[in-house]
Amino acid sequence: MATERFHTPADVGVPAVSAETMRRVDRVAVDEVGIELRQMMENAGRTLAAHVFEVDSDSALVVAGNGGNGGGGLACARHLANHDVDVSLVLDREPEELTGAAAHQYRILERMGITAGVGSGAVSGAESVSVVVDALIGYGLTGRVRDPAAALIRAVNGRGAPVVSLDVPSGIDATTGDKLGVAVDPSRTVTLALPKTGLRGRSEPLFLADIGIPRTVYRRLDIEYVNPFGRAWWVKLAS
Ligand SMILES: NC(=O)C1=CN([C@@H]2O[C@H](COP(=O)(O)OP(=O)(O)OC[C@H]3O[C@@H](n4cnc5c(N)ncnc54)[C@H](O)[C@@H]3O)[C@@H](O)[C@H]2O)[C@H](O)CC1
Ligand SMILES: [K+]
Repeated sequence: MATERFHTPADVGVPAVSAETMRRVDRVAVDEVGIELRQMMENAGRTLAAHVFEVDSDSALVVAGNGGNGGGGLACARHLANHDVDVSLVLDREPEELTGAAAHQYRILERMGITAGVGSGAVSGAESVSVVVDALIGYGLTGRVRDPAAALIRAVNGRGAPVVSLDVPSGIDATTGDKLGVAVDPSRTVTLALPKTGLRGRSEPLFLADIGIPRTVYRRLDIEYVNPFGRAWWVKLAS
């Protein structure tokens, strides 16, 4: 099967990958090349913050889950706060239940004096939200969206504020593009490293963020890759 490609404004073709292939890319980057997950996450969070600035920079609500997607959102929350954005935070679980990279990122925010609300009521009740960051679920979605994430997604859509989704709109299967029950309806999506096949044909603008993965990673996996970014840190993509 021919590789599906997205295109940059300069007409560079970028291969689209499934969640499974993206996971392999991450694994090679970490295990064979020695790039730590937190390094990639820092780049993701910073670029995501830059996109929030482009949409509106007064006040942001970051909605985060407990995986790599949530970790990137929490890193973004830190960058936003450092740049004087009024940030509020909502998690899909109690902070004590966070694990791994998401727990690490959250602990830093706590020390900065930023603490999270939990659940859909905290999304609906948050005051002055000019933009929402959707970092609930990325390519790690497994099956139909369950509560509390499902209720959080409905509450995010119900706010009517512009939404910037990280990697994949939460609730959309990264590989197939299927809506697994309920999904965030973003005003833009910022996907990481390579576009996911499930993002093809979506109506919101799609951006690809450079999270620092060198081309040797793609070469090791026989993924045909030409630098799509030029000298920039992100690029718009068309499918
Ligand atoms: N190279 C890269 O692209 C990098 C991507 N990163 C980000 O990491 C995520 C993938 O991380 P992972 O931990 O594998 O999974 P997610 O965060 O996407 O999902 C886990 C999260 O979602 C909840 N969840 C999963 N399925 C369901 C469901 N059916 N119902 C309800 N909730 C669900 C689960 O409980 C967790 O909270 C990728 O998308 C990128 O954003 C890395 O940060 C850097 C490298
Ligand atoms: K997301």
